[in-house]
Amino acid sequence: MRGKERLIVALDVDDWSRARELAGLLRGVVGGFKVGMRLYYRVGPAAVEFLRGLGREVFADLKLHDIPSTVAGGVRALTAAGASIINVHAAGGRAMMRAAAEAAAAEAARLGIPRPKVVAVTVLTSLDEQALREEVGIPESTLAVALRWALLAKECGLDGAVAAPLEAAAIKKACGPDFLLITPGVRPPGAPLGDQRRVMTPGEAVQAGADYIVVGRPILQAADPVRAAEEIVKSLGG
Ligand SMILES: O=C(O)c1cc(=O)[nH]c(=O)n1[C@@H]1O[C@H](COP(=O)(O)O)[C@@H](O)[C@H]1O
Repeated sequence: MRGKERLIVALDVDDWSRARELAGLLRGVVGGFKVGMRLYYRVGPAAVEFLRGLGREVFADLKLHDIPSTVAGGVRALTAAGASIINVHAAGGRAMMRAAAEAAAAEAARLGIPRPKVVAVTVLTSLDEQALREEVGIPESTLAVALRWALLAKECGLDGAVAAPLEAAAIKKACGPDFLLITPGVRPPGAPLGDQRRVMTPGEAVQAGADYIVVGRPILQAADPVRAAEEIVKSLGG
């Protein structure tokens, strides 16, 4: 995969016309767009449908986490809207992840469209070891938990995982080269971390095994978002 195809821009803005403007400017520079709760809760499936029309990857990042039948219904809706990647929380467990994988396959087959990839969110990149232990109540290291959840996702038939780049090498090694790895928590050298805690640069993330990197604020808040995206792509080898 070329560097350009690896970059997914998180369209974390409130304004739909700004999101469309950014997508139009960036469509030739990046591999895809991510619609998260910030935009989806305002615009709905129309956001996914519009971005799909640009011919790039569309990552519907709604981090589904509920009982299996409810998650299956959410996955069917996002599949019908045209998402090419959908995420669910690994913490929802085995039955929930299996239901998500089955729902994506069944709905895509019913509609005669390509099956979206379903990936598991592991340990949020905004958590550090201390928060995981003391606030969330999980006593293992972030690496151990991310690895355990990625392996569970694979066992449940999911296509990949979302994890911090710091965990990428271990997950790729354990889950194999075909297990898709998406890493947010990516910052170009010197960029503010914001609320991210477990971060690496774009080059380091890809070096560690990330198939896709997700970048939001370093591009969205740049004076020139196209230039910022181009710089990241350049750092990945073009
Ligand atoms: O699932 C995600 O995309 C996700 C998982 C995670 O652990 N951390 C994480 O930051 N994200 C998303 O990735 C994006 C990162 O944005 P920036 O921190 O602005 O680059 C945001 O849209 C987050 O919602």
